[in-house]
Formats: sequence, C-alpha cells, structure tokens
Amino acid sequence: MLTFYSDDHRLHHAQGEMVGGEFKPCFEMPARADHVLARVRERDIGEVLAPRDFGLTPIARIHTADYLDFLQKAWAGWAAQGNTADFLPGVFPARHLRAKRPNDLYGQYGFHSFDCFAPITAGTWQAVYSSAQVALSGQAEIAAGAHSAFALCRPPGHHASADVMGGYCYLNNVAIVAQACLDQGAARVAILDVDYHHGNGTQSIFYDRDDVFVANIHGSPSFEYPHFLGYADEAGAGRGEGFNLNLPLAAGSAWDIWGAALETACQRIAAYGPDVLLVSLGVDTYQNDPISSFKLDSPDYLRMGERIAALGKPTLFVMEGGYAVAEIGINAVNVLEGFQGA
Ligand SMILES: NCCCNCCCCCC(O)(O)C(F)(F)F
Ligand SMILES: [Zn+2]
Repeated sequence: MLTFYSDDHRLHHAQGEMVGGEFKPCFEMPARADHVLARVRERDIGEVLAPRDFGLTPIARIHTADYLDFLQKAWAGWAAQGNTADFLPGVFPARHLRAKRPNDLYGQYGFHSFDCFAPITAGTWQAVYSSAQVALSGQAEIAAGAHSAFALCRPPGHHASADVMGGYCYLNNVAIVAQACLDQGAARVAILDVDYHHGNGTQSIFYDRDDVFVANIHGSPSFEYPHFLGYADEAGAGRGEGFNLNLPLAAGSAWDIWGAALETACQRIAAYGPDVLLVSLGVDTYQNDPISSFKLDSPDYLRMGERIAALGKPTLFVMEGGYAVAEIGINAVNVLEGFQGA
C-alpha cells in the first residue's frame, strides 16, 4: 500500500489552544504525522511518496470561492495589521444574529468558523493546501487501479464544511477526494468516518446527496464535541434521505460496543454498493487519547482494518485525528496492516 505524505504539514503549528481555561500547546501538532510516518516505514507498509499538485480546481469543487479567498489571504491581512501572534476568531454568527458575510477580516473569520480551534498562522494555507494534495494523490492511486492507499494528511479535514472551518480542520480532504472520484466517473462513493469526533463537515457537505453515503461512528453530541451535529436522527435530506448514518456512542465505549457499530456501518455500506470506499481515519478512539473517551486498544485497530477489508472495495485511508502521540503510529498503521491481512 502506498503512503502519500508532504513535509508541508510542518508549516502549520499553532501556538496553542484553550484547554481547561488555560492556553496550552496544541494537541494537533506536527509530531503526530512524524510518528505515523515513522511507523509506516518501520512496518514497511509500502513506498512513501510526495503528493502531486492537482491545483485549486478539485478543492473548489467542495469549498466556496469566498472561503478559499479568505483562507489564502487571512494571514497576510492579519500581519498587515501589525500582528505576529496566531490569528484566532472570537465572534460567530450564532442564532439571533445575521449570517451576512462582513467585509472586515475579523468578521469574515468568524463567519467562516464554528469554533476557536482552527487558528491561522503564516504557513497554514500552504499546509492545508498540501494536505489536500496528499489526499488527491491517494485518490489518483486508487483511480489508477490500486486496491488501497494511505493519505497521511495533516492538518485533518472532516470538521470543515463548504465554507466553515473548525476543530483543527480547514479543507475537507475526504470530501475533496469523494468529489474527485465522482468527477472521474465513479457513480457511488462511501465515506466511513471512524474518528472519535463526528465529521460534521463531511456530513453537511453531502447531506442532501445520494451519490455519497456517509457513515459516522463517534462520541454522542449529547456530551461530546462538536456538540451540535451527529445525532442518530440525522439520516440525510431530500435526495440524500437515507444516505447519512450516524452511530453516536456513549463515553467509555470499548470494542464490544464500537465493533458492533462498525458492523452496522459496514452492512449499510455493503448495501449501498459504492465504487470506492474512503475512510476518515482518526485514531482518537484509543483508550489513552488525552481528549477523547472511548476505550479501544491497539489490537482493536487490526480488527478494524480487517472488517473494512472484508467489504472488498478499493479503499483510501485519509488521516484525521488522534492525540496519544506515542501510540498514534501503532494504532493508525494497525488499521492498514489489518486491512492488508498482515
Ligand atoms: N473540550 C472540547 C475541546 C474541543 N477540541 C477540539 C477537538 C477537535 C477534534 C479534531 C478531530 O480529531 O476530530 C480531527 F480529526 F478533526 F482532527
Ligand atoms: Zn477526532
């Protein structure tokens, strides 16, 4: 299985995030990708290739022009005002306010964000652009006939919707890839999001469509981030009715519960009959993850990969979250090894 990876991820390393009322080092740090890459090499999963550059066109098939314009210009605008610290939003168009896009940079940041967990730094745009090219390069490998590939994306993407960032996500890598599959002739694409957090961005992008089936297994929004999407009654809308599956789980869920949810998701994906399967591979479901509350153990990721492989579909794994940095590589690559039947 080929791995696609770009060192450009290092260009995005924000100063910190609010944790327990204090500004602390970001959980979403460059070392995450370093550990996964090291494990890919240690376990000899396959060649590691730099991404090709597919340009902005496939990104613009998912994200709006206003949003991409903001992302590309935000840092320069912020710096031009004499700022050197990371750019962060603070005011959002919550209900009872008007969602009219302001002309002002700070107002636009809030308009294009749903939380304060997507800081913008000098290198953020290049990092997220390259992360999307990593995903697109993995898609090209599948389109060229490979049965599987791994897009070692950083920053992640599944919380980003067409014009809103948040939760460490800016460009929705898996959504950009799904659209590329369809644009290249696929009729049906399935996305299986196994990250601990609900992929609210991915859901919202495809919610009214039947050409992309989205399944999420995640901490219930009744208690967990992103708090405002991911309930079981969200089954899709219009043409998309029945093509969105949320399997919210309680805190403390271990493999017995989680694996049963995976079985449900896999049966729905099999019934959908996709031409290609995309996996939003977050491993923050791990028992020692510092910000999550599921209890999967490292061997469970082998079983996860095995079950996904049993679907028998061309499969692209797209890296999302995971913050137990010492074990992120073992857990992510266990999924790949389980898939390959190592
Ligand atoms: N107390 C709540 C703090 C919320 N912190 C933000 C959590 C973001 C999770 C990001 C992720 O893991 O879902 C991704 F895959 F996108 F990286
Ligand atoms: Zn997550």
